[in-house]
Amino acid sequence: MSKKVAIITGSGRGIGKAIAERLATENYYVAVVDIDESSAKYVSDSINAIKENQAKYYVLDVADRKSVFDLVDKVVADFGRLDVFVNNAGIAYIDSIIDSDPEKVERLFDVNLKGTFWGIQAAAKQLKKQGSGGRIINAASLAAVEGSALQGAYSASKFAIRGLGQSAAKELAKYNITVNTYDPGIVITPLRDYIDQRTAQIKNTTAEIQRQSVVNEIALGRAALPDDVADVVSFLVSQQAKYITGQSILIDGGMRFH
Ligand SMILES: NC(=O)C1=CN([C@@H]2O[C@H](COP(=O)(O)OP(=O)(O)OC[C@H]3O[C@@H](n4cnc5c(N)ncnc54)[C@H](O)[C@@H]3O)[C@@H](O)[C@H]2O)C=CC1
Ligand SMILES: CC(=O)C(C)=O
Repeated sequence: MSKKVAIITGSGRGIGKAIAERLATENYYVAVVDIDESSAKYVSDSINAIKENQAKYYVLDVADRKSVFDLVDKVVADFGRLDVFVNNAGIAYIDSIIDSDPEKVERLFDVNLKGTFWGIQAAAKQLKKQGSGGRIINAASLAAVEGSALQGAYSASKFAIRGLGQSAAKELAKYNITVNTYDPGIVITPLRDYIDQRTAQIKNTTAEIQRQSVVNEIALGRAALPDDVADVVSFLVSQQAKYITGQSILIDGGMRFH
């Protein structure tokens, strides 16, 4: 079997970690990318403990375009090629639109939207050069399907990622590069903990009550685990998904239906 190489941003913990570990079990060489060095190293080391030299970690801020382009060059130098780029890194900022702090809003767009833009751009240039197609997968959200109160900036960034993914799918199809988006609902990770804590603070309730109120909306009756999202990314990078592009797939246990 020929060598397959995947870059997963924000894979030091949460959903990205589950994706990196899953792709490693599917024989991908994985680039574990995170702004936090210790978590990226931890995930890379744990993958290498199972199969030597299958992972490497890279520390960078996806908001920095040059770092993202350098990342692709380094990964190609280290592993020889690129097949899959998962733009998973993202941050949340919870506040009313009236009270939103401009610096936090700018940072959120820099990471979520521009970071994804640079990731698509850098990956597409490399995949086009290789001439053998590829897969680009982006993290959007349930918040990319319906806006929620207190999530104005976050939701806007995620709607934009879906639009960006559709444009990229149209532009890159001629190179046999597919571009798809995953839209998780409520996934148990530190990011979701922050959302529930901060939302509860503003609403003057508890994080537990806030969490339960969103879980009550889930038809399947439970919040997602990061592996539930990794299952879908595993499908999107598989041969079985070769004819799917420009789509965004809700992984929300049945919260919104469309
Ligand atoms: N947890 C959830 O319920 C949902 C999450 N998502 C999206 O899924 C993605 C992953 O979310 P989680 O795993 O929950 O988040 P998380 O906060 O648990 O993990 C995100 C990882 O990305 C890294 N990161 C953050 N900013 C970065 C940057 N500028 N450059 C490089 N790495 C950076 C963090 O250090 C962290 O390791 C995000 O895009 C998020 O918006 C979407 C819908 C629901
Ligand atoms: C974090 C996030 O995107 C949701 C919908 O909770």
